Amino acid sequence: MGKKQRLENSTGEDVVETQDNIGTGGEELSEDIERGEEASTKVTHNVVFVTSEAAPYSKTGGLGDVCGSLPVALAARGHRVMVVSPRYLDGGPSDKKFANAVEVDQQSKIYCFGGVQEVKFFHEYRTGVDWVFVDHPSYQRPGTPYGDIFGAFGDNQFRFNLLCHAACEAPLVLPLGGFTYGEKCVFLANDWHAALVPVLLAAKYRPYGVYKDARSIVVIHNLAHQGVEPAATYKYLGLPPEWYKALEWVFPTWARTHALDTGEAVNVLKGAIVTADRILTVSQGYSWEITTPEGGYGLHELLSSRKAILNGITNGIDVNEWNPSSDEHIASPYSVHDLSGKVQCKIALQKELGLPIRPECPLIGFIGRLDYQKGVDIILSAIPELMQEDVQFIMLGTGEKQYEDWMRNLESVYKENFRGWVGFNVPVSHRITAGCDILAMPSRFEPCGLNQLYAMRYGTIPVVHSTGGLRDTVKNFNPYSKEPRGEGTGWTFTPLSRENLITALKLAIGTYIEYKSSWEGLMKRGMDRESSWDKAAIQYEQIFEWAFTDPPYVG
Ligand SMILES: Nc1ncnc2c1ncn2[C@@H]1O[C@H](COP(=O)(O)OP(=O)(O)O[C@H]2O[C@H](CO)[C@@H](O)[C@H](O)[C@H]2O)[C@@H](O)[C@H]1O
Repeated sequence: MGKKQRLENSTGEDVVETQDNIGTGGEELSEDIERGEEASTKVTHNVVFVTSEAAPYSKTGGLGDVCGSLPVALAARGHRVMVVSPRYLDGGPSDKKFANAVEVDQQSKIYCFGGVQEVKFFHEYRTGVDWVFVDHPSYQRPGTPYGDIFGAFGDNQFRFNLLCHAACEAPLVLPLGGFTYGEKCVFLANDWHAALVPVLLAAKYRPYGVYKDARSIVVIHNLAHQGVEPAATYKYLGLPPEWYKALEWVFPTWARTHALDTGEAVNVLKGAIVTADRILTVSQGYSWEITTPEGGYGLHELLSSRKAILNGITNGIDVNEWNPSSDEHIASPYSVHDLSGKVQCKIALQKELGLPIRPECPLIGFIGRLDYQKGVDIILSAIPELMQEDVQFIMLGTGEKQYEDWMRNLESVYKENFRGWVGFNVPVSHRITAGCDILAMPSRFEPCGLNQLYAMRYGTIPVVHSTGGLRDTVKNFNPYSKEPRGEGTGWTFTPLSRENLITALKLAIGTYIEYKSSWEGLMKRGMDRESSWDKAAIQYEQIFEWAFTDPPYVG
């Protein structure tokens, strides 16, 4: 591709042309895609991600992965992309991740929580993206972005409120690469931590003529967390009093705690669902589930009423970071053309974890947050029966203390075939993904799920509860298809129960042992599956187009 040049077209839209094609006329994006041309987007946008985590700077789960890799994919397609997240410093080695971000000579004063807060901005331009870090003392403390050994931080509403205010200022005030992003941008507000952004645009900026040409999209990665606080918190959020209704939230009678509890609260994510120009979830399946009473966490009626602007786009993955042929964390590289390295990865993993080195023994893995969403309780209750089989099982995760204790306990009971690694360790997660034969994901709900995508790319067969993004991405194995080695990329089961999980895992184990050729077919189909961000990035562009076609939300 030739050198890029930034121009403005007659309607004021930002346009990127390449030296190779300046003056050749504007072919439609769709035609470019059909011709398979690389990154030849013509109409581009200023895109501002607002997120509580972005890998590699901060990551506690899938949100960090997505906000670390989708911006890069959009930037590669010609958009100007900024990611705004906190500059978390805990005094440990992870502070080094922010070492290349330099302070921008531009402070902002933010009026909220009864006072004025000064925030600084740090900036690193990397992989085509402006990574902007909001600096404030409340982001400098030991623990994860959200809490420490004593639980969630008590001032999270304040910390993320600050992030949203700062993120709204960033495009207006930061001269990144010499130029501000300006008012015509599209904000992607990810999960409840960033959900005040659409509300601020509607309530604080647009009434004064600012951000009239901007659009906001709330991206829901997990509806279970909504940022709900007592109603009295509202006056601290830095919003005009007349906008209370947008965030108003009343708990149903059964959820109230005492006779005098009126159930009145504020719900930040609800505010975003009311005020955003578009709503996105991370798979199509999940975008439907959240409109049902079972999946809507109390917001299904509101979401149903906003169906016209609600879409789902299945996450992609960072195919460079998760590539078995070049992964620096694993013992031996392998690919769909030469699978021989995978067994070396398995042996190395068994060695690392002190399991008997038995390459022929089916090795099952689980990676994830240890909480109710992930169905950890179902796995742990299935372990005693599974341990009757000749299998090995590895779990990596942190989360609820009861599950961590349970994992440690099982390890002491099943010394020969169970390992529970309590901790958050990205290199180990790569080695488990590469070394296992099977990945178990009995999630109760799963907006998209990334581990099953990583597993398939590494020839590790997912066994999943058929829900949300898991149902959308894993195709159930069919040994009787016309194809000689069957069809499908894993096993899906429903409804979620201990028995169904065990049955599906036993089917997988049986196939692994008895039908080597079918197993290889499963591995290869998974490894060949397209999972890069390319397709999703094009779908995001479509959503941007729709957002700009409609007038902005003005209340
Ligand atoms: N102990 C540990 N050590 C190392 N790495 C660990 C780990 N525990 C988890 N991880 C990593 O964290 C990520 C988890 O991603 P998921 O998408 O599976 O779930 P999560 O619920 O966090 O994300 C939410 O957002 C994402 C992104 O949209 C949705 O896919 C998902 O359904 C939704 O619940 C993976 O990269 C995984 O390897």
